[in-house]
Amino acid sequence: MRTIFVINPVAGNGNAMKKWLKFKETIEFPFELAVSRYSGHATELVSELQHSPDPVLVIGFGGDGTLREVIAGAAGALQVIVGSIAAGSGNDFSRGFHSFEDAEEIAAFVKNPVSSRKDLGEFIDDRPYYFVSSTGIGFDAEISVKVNRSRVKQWLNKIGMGKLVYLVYVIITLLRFRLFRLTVEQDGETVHYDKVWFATVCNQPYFGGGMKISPHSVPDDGILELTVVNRLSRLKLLLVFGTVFSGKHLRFKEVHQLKNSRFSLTADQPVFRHVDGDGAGRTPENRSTSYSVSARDWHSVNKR
Ligand SMILES: Nc1ncnc2c1ncn2[C@@H]1O[C@H](COP(=O)(O)OP(=O)(O)OP(=O)(O)O)[C@@H](O)[C@H]1O
Repeated sequence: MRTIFVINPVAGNGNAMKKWLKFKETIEFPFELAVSRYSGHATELVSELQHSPDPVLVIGFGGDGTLREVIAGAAGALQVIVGSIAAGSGNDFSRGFHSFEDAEEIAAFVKNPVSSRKDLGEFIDDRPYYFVSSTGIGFDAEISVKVNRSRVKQWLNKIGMGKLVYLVYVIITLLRFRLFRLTVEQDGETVHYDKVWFATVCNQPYFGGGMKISPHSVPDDGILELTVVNRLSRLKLLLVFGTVFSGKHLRFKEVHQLKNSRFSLTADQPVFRHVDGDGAGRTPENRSTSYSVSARDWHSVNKR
């Protein structure tokens, strides 16, 4: 079985490359290497394997964005199995799917590969977007977009205080966020939510670097879970966030969860959106977007 590592050198605030240089010294089997040079490049690189006659193991060496790009390129190809080495910042992929611990484990897998199919989430706005773990609109997306754009982030990372920038943007966004109205349509039924903080569509339980936002999500059941949080005071929102790590937030009456293979969401204003924690533009105003399970599934290394 061919084994290809796809490295995102900027993942983990630039630490993925350093991790790779150490990791490669421990590899004792033949492998190929592909380096992502720009956003979207990993999808292009992996798409070239769509017609490969031989089975291939592609290992995304990065974080959630890297794995989304790798999987978007691999989806639909039965002979391409996706694995990962967690080298990002949040690494929610490795909480919901299998992630290799070391080169020895990869060598054992290649001798006896066992894989299983998984769902891929998708929606179309100005172009198709994919998500492996989750996509969402609102408060959390606005924080991720602003943190990623922040110029002080890189500087703070250098002095080991990168997390501080998150805290600053959580406070700024908490004070300035404009609550929105959300309309959800599923199976011909329409529900309206007012004063919404955020809405997240999940394929697996974890988002935001270890928060168990959607405890009942299973990534191979053909179903997505939508979580909507609305009508909370700022203080209570922080309290709810505090309980998300344990999954106990579902007990709050302001947290709603729906299950379906397709949801149409309409926001009454442009709201920041993310896919697997990376900024993905803003929602169109008063126009619905349909979030669903893609017809193209993908094959994951099995958890042992
Ligand atoms: N060479 C590159 N230069 C700039 N950006 C890149 C490059 N290669 C890939 N990217 C982009 O980097 C983004 C961030 O990567 P990734 O999400 O894997 O790391 P992370 O944000 O540190 O981890 P996590 O999402 O787990 O917190 C990806 O969405 C991808 O589009």
